[in-house]
Amino acid sequence: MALFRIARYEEQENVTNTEEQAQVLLQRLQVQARERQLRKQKQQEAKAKASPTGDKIPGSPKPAHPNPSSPVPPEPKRKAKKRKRGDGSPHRLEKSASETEAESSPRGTGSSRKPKGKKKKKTGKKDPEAAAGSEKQEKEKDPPEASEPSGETSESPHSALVLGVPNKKTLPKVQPFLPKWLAEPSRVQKSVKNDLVPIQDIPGIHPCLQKKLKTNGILSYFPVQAAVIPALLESASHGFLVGKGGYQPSDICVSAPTGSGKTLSFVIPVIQVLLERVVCHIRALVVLPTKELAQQVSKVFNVYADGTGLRVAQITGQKSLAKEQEILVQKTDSGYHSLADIVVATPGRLVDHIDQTPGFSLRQLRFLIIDEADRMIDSMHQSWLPRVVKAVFHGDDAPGSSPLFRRVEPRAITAASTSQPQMPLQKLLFSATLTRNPEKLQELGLYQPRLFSTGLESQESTVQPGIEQDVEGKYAFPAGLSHFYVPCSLNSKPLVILHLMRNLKFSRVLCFTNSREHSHRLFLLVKAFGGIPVAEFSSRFGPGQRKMILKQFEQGKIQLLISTDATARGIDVKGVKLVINYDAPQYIRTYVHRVGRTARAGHTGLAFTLLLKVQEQKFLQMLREARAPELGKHLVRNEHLKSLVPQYEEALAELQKTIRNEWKQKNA
Ligand SMILES: Nc1ncnc2c1ncn2[C@@H]1O[C@H](COP(=O)(O)OP(=O)(O)OP(=O)(O)O)[C@@H](O)[C@H]1O
Repeated sequence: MALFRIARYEEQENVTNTEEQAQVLLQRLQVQARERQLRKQKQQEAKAKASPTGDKIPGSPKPAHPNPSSPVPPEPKRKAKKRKRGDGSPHRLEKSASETEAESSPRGTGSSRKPKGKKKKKTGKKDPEAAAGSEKQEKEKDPPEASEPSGETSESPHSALVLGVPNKKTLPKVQPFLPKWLAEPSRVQKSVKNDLVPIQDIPGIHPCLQKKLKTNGILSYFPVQAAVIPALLESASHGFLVGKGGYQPSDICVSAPTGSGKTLSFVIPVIQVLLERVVCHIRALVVLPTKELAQQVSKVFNVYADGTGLRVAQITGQKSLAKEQEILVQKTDSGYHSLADIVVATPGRLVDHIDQTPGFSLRQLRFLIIDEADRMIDSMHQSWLPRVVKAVFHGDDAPGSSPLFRRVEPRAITAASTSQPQMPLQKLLFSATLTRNPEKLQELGLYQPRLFSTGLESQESTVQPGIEQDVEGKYAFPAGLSHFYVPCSLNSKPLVILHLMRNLKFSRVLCFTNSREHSHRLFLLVKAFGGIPVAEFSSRFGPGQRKMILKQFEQGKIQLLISTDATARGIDVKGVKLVINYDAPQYIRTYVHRVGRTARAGHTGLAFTLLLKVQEQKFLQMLREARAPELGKHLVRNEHLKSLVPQYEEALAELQKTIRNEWKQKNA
């Protein structure tokens, strides 16, 4: 950014050149012109006579460096110096373009050029913004290219007086591009209903796992499972060691809609690969953003690991650190022994155990699974990933591990690096809204990644990384989702919720607000209104209470669950037929995850978003840009709400009382 600014200031300064500077520059140009003329005269005497100015013969090629005595270094060197600054990123490319634009401007460069050794005089007239460019920056600037033998510099000196005129010359824009693996993903079929693959059609799955799948009502694989399971099994076909030909297996990224079965697409192959293990070590680590999600995923692992001898541990902070340590590590006379093969964790607690649990070793970790990966990238400021990678490659050796199987971070492949058996660390990323921003993904240090994506038609070709662009891109929505917006006023919003609940009579409705205060008030209001089994879910409650609320919702004891975005991601509650956005979400990613709590696993579902007049345009635009399926408009007539008003007003009075009491209690 700083470099970009310098270029801008440079241009600003160009515009504010003083007469004195112009004079100095003019003299310089004249000297150069004369020198050029002399040289050319010597070389082409006949032609020099024909050209009275001696500056330029029309059509003659540009000399590589017109003035050997010029203080400006030869062109190739200067260019090399500039290239050094570039970092190769698409951003950088864009900045370079603007810099180049400023620098290659014949007039601009001419005006910004200062005679070497002379300091630019400060004048009272100096543009304040130009003044912001520090003197140091000015000194560090590459010498401008006034001496470059372009047509302009070789014109008569008078033309050089048109200094500071903004450069109109347009340069070809540098097109940012996506890396091939992001631009050309392995396509995953979209339809969870039509593109099913029978369980027996995917070879290599242990009969006991197949039996379990059937017992749990899974007779066919969903498309994402049919694509990812074989790829993972293939990458681990040599057991825990490196893949075919000694190559480290590719990391795998999966972008598929909400409710499309991403969880089983890693649970099944991971259990399949670990089935053969002899000694218990942590071989698979799943990291998720919330306790609830970690609970859900470890439940699925437990179902399929049951009876296999594999042990699953959940470390989310729901229990005390000491209690969690008991299920992770055992101390014996021969040292510490792992009690878990698969660990499901939230990032904070994981780091606690890396730091504080004696014997907690990730030296034998084979799979690192990052679920809700885009959200986990957002939480990278916690630096949990570098800690995990460090614990894998540089941690203390686990007891019983063979020194033969050294772990080395991925690097250039050489004969030496492939000659030793090695255990790779394979990263697996999953999300319904996986970012396509290469810079964000870079933070994960992926090794030759491979992307599986349901995506939209021609999605990848339109996504362009850049500084300001929304590369979060377009996401696939579940096919069974029908979504509508409901225009309403601020005052009628609660009435609309009550109307929808009364009319649609769904047994499990999830309603999202943008803050826990909103959730709490709406909950109190609906409760005071009566007739609807309602509960709220937010960080107001501890993990134990939240677990209980979700359980009751799943059991159908709660008809309306009013929640913050704490339940927006990953939560899989069967039978949620309706999602209501009481507060419109600000970001498309949030919308995708919220409405994705319904229409899961090939089922149908409804979503309503309540919109105030002022929100409509922006929201509709956001969905259009995301190429979401067509959003319907659902009108709720005033006469439908009128009948609710008397009861509603009583509920409002009740709400006021409750809030006053709560406030008193809080301040007592
Ligand atoms: N092959 C299958 N057949 C039938 N049901 C399945 C199959 N695979 C998964 N399911 C069910 O589909 C539901 C959604 O699965 P899952 O939670 O893994 O979705 P997801 O893609 O991870 O969604 P999200 O992005 O919201 O986290 C679960 O209830 C799961 O049991």
